[in-house]
Amino acid sequence: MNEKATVLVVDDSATNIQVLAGILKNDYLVKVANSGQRCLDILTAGPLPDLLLLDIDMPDMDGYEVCRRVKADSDMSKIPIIFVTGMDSDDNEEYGLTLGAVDYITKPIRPAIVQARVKTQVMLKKQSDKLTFLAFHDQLTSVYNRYFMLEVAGQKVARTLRDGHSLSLLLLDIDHFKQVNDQHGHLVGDQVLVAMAQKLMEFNRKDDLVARFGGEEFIVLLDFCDKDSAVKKAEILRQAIEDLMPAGLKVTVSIGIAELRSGKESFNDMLKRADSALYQAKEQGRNRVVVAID
Ligand SMILES: Nc1nc2c(ncn2[C@@H]2O[C@H](COP(=O)(O)OP(=O)(O)OP(=O)(O)O)[C@@H](O)[C@H]2O)c(=O)[nH]1
Repeated sequence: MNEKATVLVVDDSATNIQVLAGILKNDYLVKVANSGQRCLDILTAGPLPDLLLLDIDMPDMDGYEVCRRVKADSDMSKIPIIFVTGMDSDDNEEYGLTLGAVDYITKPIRPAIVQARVKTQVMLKKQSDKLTFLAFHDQLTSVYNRYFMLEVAGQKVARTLRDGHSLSLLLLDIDHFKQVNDQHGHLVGDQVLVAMAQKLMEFNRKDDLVARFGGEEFIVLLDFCDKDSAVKKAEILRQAIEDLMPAGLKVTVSIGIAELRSGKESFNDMLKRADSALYQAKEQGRNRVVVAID
């Protein structure tokens, strides 16, 4: 976790880039771009840097425009931007800050000032990343938490209904988990939950979401996946967990599946149907997959 933070320096002057990179290279991984467009290309290709040092007066696309585009992009908008510029009027600074920059440094460059201000912004960015991670992830298993799932699920449902593709939900519940805790203790129970979350993540595609929804209950939300494909995936997962033997124990899951109804259905309604299917899976003897009625 103590990896060096990445700072992207954007300036059309090779000399300025050299100076700034020289000031920062001992403490940060420094990347450089010699134009606004090149900066956007680097950001689009990823991974995103922790901080952008951005010149303003550049040909073709100035730093203000780069800042505007970065702040308008949902993935990039959280990158803090410090303008580093020869434009030293109050109006320029005011404008840069209203566009969303966190700081404004005027040239000529004073190394100690650049170092101090970069250090502050990188520290704030790291803290913010950590808090965001904690807010959206389950502390025990590190998969997404219920809060994040509910946030994202609403958006995915809206998009699915608009675009007409398919979206399916697997609700997985560990069978007789109370017995695991009662017979082997809570720590072993926790190990089982962690191993199970890891297994679910192994099968994760880019568009899928895995979340711990409650104590021993997980959700896998499968984007671009109809009911038939969801059943196949659920059966593979069910078998993989049966074979897993976390903490040396045989553990099984019951899985309820629902595919979003075309037309109009909320995430909650889909979840209710998956929950009824899960209930049936438990009733029918556990360690099985049941699909909700459409
Ligand atoms: N170790 C551990 N146990 C947890 C955690 N969260 C919930 N549990 C336990 O999960 C168990 C859930 O038990 P029940 O709801 O009775 O369900 P079950 O025993 O799995 O039975 P079925 O679902 O009917 O198969 C309880 O014993 C909870 O204490 C956790 O974070 N760690």
